[in-house]
Amino acid sequence: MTNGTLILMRHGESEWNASNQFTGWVDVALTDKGIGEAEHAGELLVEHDLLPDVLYTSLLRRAIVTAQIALDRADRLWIPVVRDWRLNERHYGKLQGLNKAEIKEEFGDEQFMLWRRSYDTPPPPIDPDARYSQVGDPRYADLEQVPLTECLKDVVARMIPYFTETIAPEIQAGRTVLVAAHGNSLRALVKHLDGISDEDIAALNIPTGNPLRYDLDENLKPINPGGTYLDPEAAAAGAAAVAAQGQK
Ligand SMILES: O=C(O)[C@@H](CO)OP(=O)(O)O
Repeated sequence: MTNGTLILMRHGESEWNASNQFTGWVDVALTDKGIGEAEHAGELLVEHDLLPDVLYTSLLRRAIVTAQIALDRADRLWIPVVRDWRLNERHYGKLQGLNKAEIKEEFGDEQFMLWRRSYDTPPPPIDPDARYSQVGDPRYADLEQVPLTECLKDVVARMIPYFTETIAPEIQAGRTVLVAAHGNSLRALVKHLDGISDEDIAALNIPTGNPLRYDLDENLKPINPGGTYLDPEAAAAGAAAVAAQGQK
């Protein structure tokens, strides 16, 4: 049987993307621009004849709503949906809610990049009682412990077993699988799929609201390494904009 197709989609622009705040597990809404990106993503799915058979999302509204809008455009609102915390954005610890440019100015470029893009340096943990902590949030009631911070390595540790055990069998069964998630949870998955080193993953940024198609062989190795953005021009500009966050 031929393998199906994997489509990765980062949510459209969120309110905190627009205001340049570290977001992580904070459940912020899409901006009007983000809604437009989600609509466009749905149109791209139709144009490329990539109609999803099943959707996986995080538990955060920016991914949930982006997928909902895109699937509505593609007339695929009826497909099965699975939501799981393992697809959530990386927990940004004490930085959640803080302004990226201000953190960069206060702590310097090197520390800022370590927290933002190093593989294994998490930001300081958030106080469990802090305003932007998720401790006590009912959607995570089944977790033994809600994270207080995460580095990309921690995201790989939760995301990749979930991909391998739950999502990959759907692809191997020939389905078109849409994963609607986040910049850093998708970086973890792309790192795994493309075999990117712990060092090189620092330079990889995922733009908002632009479906990224992966055709995988029977061993789940990409036939098109790096994937194929459905809107390549917007992807290049979008990735550069993410990389530049933190500038004033
Ligand atoms: O704030 C966040 O949660 C992420 C994604 O928006 O930011 P960054 O790209 O800086 O990791």
